[in-house]
Amino acid sequence: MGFLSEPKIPVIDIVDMRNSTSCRELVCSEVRHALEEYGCFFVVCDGITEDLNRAVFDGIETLFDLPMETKIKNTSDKAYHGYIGQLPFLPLLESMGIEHAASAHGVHSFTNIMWPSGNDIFCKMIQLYAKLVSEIEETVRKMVFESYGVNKYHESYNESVTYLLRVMKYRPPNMNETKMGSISHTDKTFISILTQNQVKGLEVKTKDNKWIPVNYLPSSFLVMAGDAFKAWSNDRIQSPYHRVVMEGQEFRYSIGLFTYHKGIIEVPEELVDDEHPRKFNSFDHFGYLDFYDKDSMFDQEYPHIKSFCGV
Ligand SMILES: O=C(O)CCC(=O)C(=O)O
Ligand SMILES: [Fe+2]
Repeated sequence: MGFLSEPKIPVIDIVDMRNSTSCRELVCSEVRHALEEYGCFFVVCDGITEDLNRAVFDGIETLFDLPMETKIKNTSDKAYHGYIGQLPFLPLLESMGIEHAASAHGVHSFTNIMWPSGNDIFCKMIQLYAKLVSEIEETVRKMVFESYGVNKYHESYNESVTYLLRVMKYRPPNMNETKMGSISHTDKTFISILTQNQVKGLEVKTKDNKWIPVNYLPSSFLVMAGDAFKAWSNDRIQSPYHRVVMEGQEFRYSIGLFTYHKGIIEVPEELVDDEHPRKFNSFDHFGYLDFYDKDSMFDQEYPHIKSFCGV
């Protein structure tokens, strides 16, 4: 019998901290610790009702039921921002991206391409959902900035943030087919906020290279740090490898709110000292995305961001 417990993704409740400074400090340090140790945690929050959640997943099913010639009209000049599907090495996955998802304009233009005669219900629902999830993202980001004592950069960061809402559909594998819905990768984002329908599949790799399943609590979100957050933190925060493995015969739907920074990301000077020498140079976030695309480094298990802007 051993005393070592299995690694477990932390669960953090951000609801109770609103009215108490000492409670807020504690929760901020929990968030920071979770991101440094695991690169992710489950966030428990209020604001997104079960009804809204269900309606959003129903809406996404309807979206993926559209004809292929419509879905491929979801294009973007940025890598991994538009329609992805029928990839020979990822046959189970289909995915679409809604750029500028927290703005009325972004969701409108996506909806009008998918439904030229309009779909007001989908449009309003996605806008509301993206706005609510972006509030969670902003809260978490602010907490981490506070915990590192660099809150003064939060406002200017906020002005440059842009949100991509990506929706994913994974079909069950046929016999003798790969079970990999998504191969092992780190996100190129600053922060990703993920959720799913009831069908499991996501796994995260721990610091000591163990794959652990992501078992969502009802209506919870997984907050995950991307490579840009890792670089910004001067390598304190992890951007964990993760993958999707499909078992069973059910379709899996998931949603990710992906945060990017328009422009240059700089490591705060407060996070560089004798104990923590500079590990990353300033870098252009979308430039990093282009670099990743050109070199198609998908599933290469080495630290991509270090080869892009590492010192
Ligand atoms: O489907 C999921 O739960 C995760 C998707 C993912 O890792 C991604 O889109 O980057
Ligand atoms: Fe990912």
